[in-house]
Amino acid sequence: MTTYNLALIGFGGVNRALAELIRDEPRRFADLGFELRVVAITDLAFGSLVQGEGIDLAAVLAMPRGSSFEGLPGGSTEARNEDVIKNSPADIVVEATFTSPIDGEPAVSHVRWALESGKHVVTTNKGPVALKGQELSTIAASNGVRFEYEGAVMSGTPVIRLAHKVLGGLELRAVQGILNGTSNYVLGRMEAGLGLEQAIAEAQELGYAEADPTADIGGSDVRLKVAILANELLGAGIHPNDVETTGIQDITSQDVADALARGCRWKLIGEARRDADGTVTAVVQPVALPAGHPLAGISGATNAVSFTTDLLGAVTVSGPGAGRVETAYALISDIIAVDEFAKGAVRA
Ligand SMILES: NC(=O)C1=CN([C@@H]2O[C@H](COP(=O)(O)OP(=O)(O)OC[C@H]3O[C@@H](n4cnc5c(N)ncnc54)[C@H](OP(=O)(O)O)[C@@H]3O)[C@@H](O)[C@H]2O)C=CC1
Ligand SMILES: N[C@@H](CC=O)C(=O)O
Repeated sequence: MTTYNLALIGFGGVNRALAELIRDEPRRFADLGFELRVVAITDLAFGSLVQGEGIDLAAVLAMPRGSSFEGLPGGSTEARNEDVIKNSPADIVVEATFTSPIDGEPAVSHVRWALESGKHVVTTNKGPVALKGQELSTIAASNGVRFEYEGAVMSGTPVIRLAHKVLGGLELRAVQGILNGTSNYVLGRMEAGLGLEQAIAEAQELGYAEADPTADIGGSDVRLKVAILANELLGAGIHPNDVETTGIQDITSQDVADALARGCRWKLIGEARRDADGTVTAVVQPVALPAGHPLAGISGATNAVSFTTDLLGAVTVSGPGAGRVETAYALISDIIAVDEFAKGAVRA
């Protein structure tokens, strides 16, 4: 049985859900042919903890937010990310911190430090992928490690790997979808009569929203995801700033009610399309979809993406687009990809 040592960078909703799965379900991983051992954790609130023999996850998960790793063997109050990423005995760095939509930091640096130290990276963080994806993949390849980021788009629902591996023989012409769980949840709750602020508060409580929910409501989260899909699947080479973006912040309860009365539902739609001249254009905007549209029935934090292909026409995938456990599963699928690579099942 292979054992992978993990360093968890960020100990918020997603990485705590992963730690809970590792604590509670070793059998799930044993069935996959490996064991996961967390040897380091860093977090702005808790500080840093490095224990090469494996951290007692039950103990750290029981620590209330506001307490500190200081006082534990290998613990300190400070989030010593660079030192932990470079020097802890981790094989895989699990990056689940904050993302700045402007420069992707601090996550870009976290990923770069790990890859340059010869450690695999699995991440749910969109910033590094959308803003520096090509550069980081090149660093990974030259260091003989993997940079995996399935959860950067649509949480645990397979999109990126599915499109690369299973749809790889098709020509993809466009991608269009509902790519933000929070805004879709919020629009649904507004249909049920809630105000915008109250609906956002619910989405935060459920673990769907970004640390700054204006990224969800204002469209910048979807802008990053559309840029990732355009670059990964349509070979676009675009920057998120190239994606014309309008969020749902100006959609009022009255707009929602009026649309419902017309048999329509407001949805925040992200789209990237290859034009006849070969250029790729991408846009994020709210659209009042008629009830018969395939995306109109996608409710709650569920997301859906439709690929326009040459041989199959439209291929649509839907599933959870946000949520702590759902997103932790994306990290597990990335670790499976690392394991396949390490065992030689997949060539770099
Ligand atoms: N939740 C979801 O449904 C999904 C999330 N994602 C992405 O996954 C990542 C994690 O999400 P989630 O767990 O929900 O977010 P949380 O805000 O719950 O957790 C992030 C954690 O990282 C900590 N943190 C922030 N900056 C740093 C830093 N520089 N060094 C160390 N720790 C840091 C935060 O501390 P503090 O709170 O003190 O700032 C917090 O504890 C995000 O990038 C998000 O966009 C992707 C898909 C779905
Ligand atoms: N805040 C995001 C989480 C996943 O990326 C969302 O609501 O979709």
